Amino acid sequence: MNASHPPSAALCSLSHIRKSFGPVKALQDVSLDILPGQCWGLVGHNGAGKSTLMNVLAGVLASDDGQIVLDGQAQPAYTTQTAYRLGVRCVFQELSLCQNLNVAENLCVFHPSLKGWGWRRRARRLVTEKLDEIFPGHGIDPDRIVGELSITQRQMVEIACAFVVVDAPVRLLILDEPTSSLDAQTAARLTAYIRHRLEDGMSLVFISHMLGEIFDCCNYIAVMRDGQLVLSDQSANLSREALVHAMGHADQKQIERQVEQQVEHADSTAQSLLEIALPATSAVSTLAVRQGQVIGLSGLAGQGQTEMLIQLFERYRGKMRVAFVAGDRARDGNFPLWSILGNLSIRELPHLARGGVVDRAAERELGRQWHERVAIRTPDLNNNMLSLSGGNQQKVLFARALSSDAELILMDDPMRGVDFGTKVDMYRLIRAEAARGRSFVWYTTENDELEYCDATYVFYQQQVTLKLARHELSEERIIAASFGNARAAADAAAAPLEGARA
Ligand SMILES: Nc1ncnc2c1ncn2[C@@H]1O[C@H](COP(=O)(O)OP(=O)(O)OP(=O)(O)O)[C@@H](O)[C@H]1O
Repeated sequence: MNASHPPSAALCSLSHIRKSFGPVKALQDVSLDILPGQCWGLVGHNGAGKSTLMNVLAGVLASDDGQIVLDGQAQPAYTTQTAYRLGVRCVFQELSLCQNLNVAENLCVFHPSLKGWGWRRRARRLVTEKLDEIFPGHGIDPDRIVGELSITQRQMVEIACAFVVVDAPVRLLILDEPTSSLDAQTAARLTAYIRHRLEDGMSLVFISHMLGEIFDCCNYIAVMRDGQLVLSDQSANLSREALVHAMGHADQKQIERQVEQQVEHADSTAQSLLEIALPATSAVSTLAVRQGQVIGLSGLAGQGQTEMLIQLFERYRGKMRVAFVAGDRARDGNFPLWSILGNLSIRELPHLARGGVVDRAAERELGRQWHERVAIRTPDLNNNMLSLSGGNQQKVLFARALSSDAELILMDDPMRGVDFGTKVDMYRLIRAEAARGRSFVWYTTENDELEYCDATYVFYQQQVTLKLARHELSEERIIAASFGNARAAADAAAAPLEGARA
């Protein structure tokens, strides 16, 4: 299904692409034309086939059937090298940087022609210039080892590397969930940069679960569902409701929010679970969590929120039952060589053991329940973890924490890459578990998720600049406090969070 335009003008045409992984039909006869100056927003549920389609376009995966045409030329033997030479680049959902190399050296992995006398100096300059252009004030040292950077900084480096021109031009850039680890302000810088590059005639494909940013920077939108392209048109002709409907989700979000607003949240007289003193220089002296509360951590990424979660984990494990949903699933969350079930049940194995031997039937039952509850899209939980799409892997980590007996659940941006419909179910689950007395500390890069929290602490430079009760939340307050301006934040009025990205 293509939006109407003359095919001859297309920079790239994907025709009748099919791809299966064993019994899973990831792509079923997908066709799409991409013209210069077009930014295609690609949306769809977790496991719809978006990354697979883009991996075919980037030359990473060979399709089982179908054709790729670039500049009017069919590409029968299409590889990553062909894609690079013709100007097709990809920023992958699971970041592909080499952790043991520094930022400048990683640029050379991206661009092998960056070699010879003075390559290091050139690489440093090129990557810094591009970071400055896209993310002014990024603070990333090109000599820093990538493994030492936060996931947000790594995402910024990967994006910058893809935009750098060394020998081949960038004509079509695929961004697979490029903002999943970026805070709202940094994401807005990227979308502004993309709009600017579109004016120069660059083409892009932008995958995201945040419809706000899809409408913000894409002039065309395609919706995938179960391996098929079910809708494609100019963004101007589409509405949020049309996309949600085509994806197969009910637009429960608004309803859910209204319901949530009526919910009498955690009892303020509930028993205190923990209280941790904040640095003396912080505008707020303590971070407190009561039983049954959901506490939000907000602010620009990398301002100390993850460190706070780790501090809480270190301090309270052993004293109470604590679970941690890691923010960087590929590095800290997944056991990539294990099955999906093994990844889900690992934390519960001591409770599933009878006489020191794991009761496999009980383990399977646990898996069956959570397979359904968080809608993990796989025909078999015995499949390898990496056979899941990124969002589905995230659901497994979430299920691992929630299926445990933990009374305190620490979550480092747990909805990263999770589709719109599932998120709603997860919000409901969190609130239901809180109502049963479990407590959550939840760092989120999506401000509208703070609506589900009883109180929010806004971080700036490792300090807490502001604490807001739920009825005090407003985008303006959060932004002012995120930049350290506690006074402006206090002066701003409370207003419902509309979630421009979501
Ligand atoms: N290497 C693989 N082996 C087996 N199955 C795979 C593999 N890669 C993808 N799949 C399956 O193909 C389907 C499409 O996955 P894909 O990653 O393209 O989805 P997606 O739309 O990008 O999802 P998400 O929004 O979660 O990233 C899924 O059912 C997934 O489990």
